[in-house]
Amino acid sequence: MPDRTDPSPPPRTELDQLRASDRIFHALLDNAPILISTKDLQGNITMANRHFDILDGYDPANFVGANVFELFPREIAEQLWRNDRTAALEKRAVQEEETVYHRDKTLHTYMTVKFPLLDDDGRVYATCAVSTDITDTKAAQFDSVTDELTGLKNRRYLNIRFGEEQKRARRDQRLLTLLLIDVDRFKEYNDSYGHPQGDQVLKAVADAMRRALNRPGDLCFRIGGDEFACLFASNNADESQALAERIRADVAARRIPHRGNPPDGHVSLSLGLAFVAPDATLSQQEIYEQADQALYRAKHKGRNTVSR
Ligand SMILES: Nc1nc2c(ncn2[C@@H]2O[C@H](COP(=O)(O)OP(=O)(O)OP(=O)(O)O)[C@@H](O)[C@H]2O)c(=O)[nH]1
Repeated sequence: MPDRTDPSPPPRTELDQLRASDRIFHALLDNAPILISTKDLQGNITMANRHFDILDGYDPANFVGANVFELFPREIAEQLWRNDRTAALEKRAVQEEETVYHRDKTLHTYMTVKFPLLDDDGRVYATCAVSTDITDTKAAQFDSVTDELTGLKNRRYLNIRFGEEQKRARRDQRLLTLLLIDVDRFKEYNDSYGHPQGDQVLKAVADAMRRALNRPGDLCFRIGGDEFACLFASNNADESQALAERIRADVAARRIPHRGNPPDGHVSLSLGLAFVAPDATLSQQEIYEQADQALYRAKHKGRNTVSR
């Protein structure tokens, strides 16, 4: 009769343990919703997990064993290979965004980290790439700082960028300008012409802002209903005022009828400027208040005006 009272399982051998961890490793590779692959030091793919199935043009029969330069167009392969080489040569992790098409022909952005694999002597023999799809996260980030109607950045983004722009202007010894813009008697415009038509006016204002402020580093925002702002660096206050004047003149020249906006009877803007000298130590709140007061003066001067 076998002894059924002995509770201890047979001792596990080293091989059993290796098999167990190998099973876990393969289950992870097969089920992880991320791309995991390895390459040798010549750029040949030595392993790719099941998730690669999601990529457009992926053929499992011809992927492992092929070289990156056979699999991807030259400039993409060069970019991929450059990161592998940096990871191998500098023995460190390299992180970069990459864009690829999925099988359903949608474009996706991945954050890829590449790192070297070391042998027992600490020598690099391969590189490993792990890529996570960040498309939705990037879209959510974009949406959270973008005004849907005009495509300009929103007030939240102005608050994020203000400090950075102040530092940059100080470094470059330039004058930082905050320009506030408000559509004149916009409530009456909506009342007369309707909200959808009002939306078209807001889009026209955004268009005029983009045309006037089109240098890299110029930032345009819609910060409220009919309130807009620009943040940009210039050489002096007159140059900033000339840019504000260009926005005012652009909208005026569109001759958009607005019967509730005397004396001209067309859509117009009031604009207020505030400046931050490179050595000034004003808070964002103080600068905003200065620009707001200038805007108030423009309204009181009869609107369709730039004040500072
Ligand atoms: N069409 C449209 N109107 C909006 C939007 N957001 C806010 N508004 C309207 O914009 C108007 C803003 O008007 P106010 O700030 O009171 O001032 P105003 O009529 O422009 O008068 P002044 O600034 O003194 O020239 C309000 O009637 C809001 O309803 C929007 O997204 N689309």
